Amino acid sequence: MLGRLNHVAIAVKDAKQAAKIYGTAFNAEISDAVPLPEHGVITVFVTLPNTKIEFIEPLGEASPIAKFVERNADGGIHHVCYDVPDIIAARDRMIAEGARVLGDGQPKIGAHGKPVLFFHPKDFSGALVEIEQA
Ligand SMILES: C[C@@H](C(=O)O)C(=O)SCCNC(=O)CCNC(=O)[C@H](O)C(C)(C)COP(=O)(O)OP(=O)(O)OC[C@H]1O[C@@H](n2cnc3c(N)ncnc32)[C@H](O)[C@@H]1OP(=O)(O)O
Ligand SMILES: [Co+2]
Repeated sequence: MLGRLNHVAIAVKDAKQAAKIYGTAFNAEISDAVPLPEHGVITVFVTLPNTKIEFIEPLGEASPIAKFVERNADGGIHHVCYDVPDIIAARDRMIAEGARVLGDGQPKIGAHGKPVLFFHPKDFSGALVEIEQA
């Protein structure tokens, strides 16, 4: 059920600015900044051969990352995202095993145009988990 590492997210005040050093120091490919109002974030992706780094910055009043960025003023690792083949089957199995799904439990379309869900960090050793239907 657990597929590839889709991305690791780093939450910051300014996603474009934060990604810059990956372009200069690592010569990595960096995406444009894309606002995702439904998720309350602006994203910038850095592409690696085997995964991505997702820089996220708060967008709007109700951003779910606002408090995290306040607490981590210099930025910090925010979540890990795993591919799953069937997001509904994965969600139901994780809930049955005691993991708490966040929000209303219904998948939203994520940054890659595919359904995503989040699970509470307290149920995963302090690491917020996102799953994305591969
Ligand atoms: C577009 C998309 C994509 O890739 O496609 C994205 O990724 S969008 C990425 C942004 N979207 C999301 O993150 C959606 C899911 N996230 C959420 O619903 C929220 O961020 C929560 C995870 C519920 C946390 O919300 P908030 O910080 O407001 O709650 P809170 O301050 O009460 O925190 C409750 C406890 O969880 C801890 N906590 C909060 N955020 C955490 C994180 N990212 N990693 C680990 N622990 C975390 C706090 O320190 C606190 O611990 P103590 O109680 O010990 O002090
Ligand atoms: Co993400």
